[in-house]
Amino acid sequence: MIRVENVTYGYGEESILKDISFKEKENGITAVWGRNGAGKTTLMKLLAGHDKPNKGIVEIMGTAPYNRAEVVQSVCYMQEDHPFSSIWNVKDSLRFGQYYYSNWDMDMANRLLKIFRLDENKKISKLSKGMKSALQFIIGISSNAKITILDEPSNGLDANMRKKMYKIIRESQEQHPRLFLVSTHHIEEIQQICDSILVIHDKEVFIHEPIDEIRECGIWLVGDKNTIEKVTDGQYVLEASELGSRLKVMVDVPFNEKWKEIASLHGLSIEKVKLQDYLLNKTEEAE
Ligand SMILES: Nc1ncnc2c1ncn2[C@@H]1O[C@H](COP(=O)(O)OP(=O)(O)OP(=O)(O)O)[C@@H](O)[C@H]1O
Repeated sequence: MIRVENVTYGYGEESILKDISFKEKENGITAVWGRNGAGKTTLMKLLAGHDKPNKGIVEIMGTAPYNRAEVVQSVCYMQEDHPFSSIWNVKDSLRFGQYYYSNWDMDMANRLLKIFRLDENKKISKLSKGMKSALQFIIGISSNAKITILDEPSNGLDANMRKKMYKIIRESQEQHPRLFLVSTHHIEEIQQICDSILVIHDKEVFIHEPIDEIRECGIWLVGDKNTIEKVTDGQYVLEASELGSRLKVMVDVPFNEKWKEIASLHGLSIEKVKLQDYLLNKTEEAE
């Protein structure tokens, strides 16, 4: 569905993405994660055909999307702070969605307006940040586009609304199987509904894996300093803090039976690292 091969892109001299390659072959939900300014939006714009790579190939269902209206029809890209017309109200934006996307579902759009408590007669320019995010999200879901790209859809939404949003993405993906790419800083929350994760770091695709694999990565060990140093010898320690004679370390190994046994044998406490903390440390380590 998506092919990105040796793509380099920069707004000026300096490249933001350098020689990146990845494929998305199947329907599902992929979380796109990266530190601020890593290049998530830049990548999404290339996929949506808004920009053209300086080098390399971007293909959506076998065709380069840049300036190709027929390809862009299969891609709904809801960018952060989408530029709606200043004279439109909420209903106008839904009418536009209906006109633009051939698989548009107006019943779904109306149902979602109620869930997110959006007044269809309200001017978009008068919506709060969270309400505008909700509207963009509603358009993304109702488009039923084969590739639906949501850039920071939860921007400005409270925890309750974010929870609703994740549930709706999963249900929509199951009812209308397609590929969702969702960029987010709330990786801990969204990982529960994702099939895979794509991490952009240091201008590259740093991680692109099924979420189940990455979810198991990283353990916290706490206990006697000398014992911890012995059992973690030769392993990647991502973070360490001393608590008197005790040590707390984050180790880049899977939270599996082997490590649970090692911990129990040496009287150490063991815990799974949160995905967000693991990724923060991994991208720090690679800096
Ligand atoms: N139109 C532009 N002109 C020049 N530089 C830009 C432009 N848009 C983005 N950049 C730069 O490109 C880099 C990547 O930005 P991008 O918005 O893709 O990152 P991001 O991962 O989406 O960040 P965030 O999580 O903060 O939204 C940043 O250094 C940013 O300043």
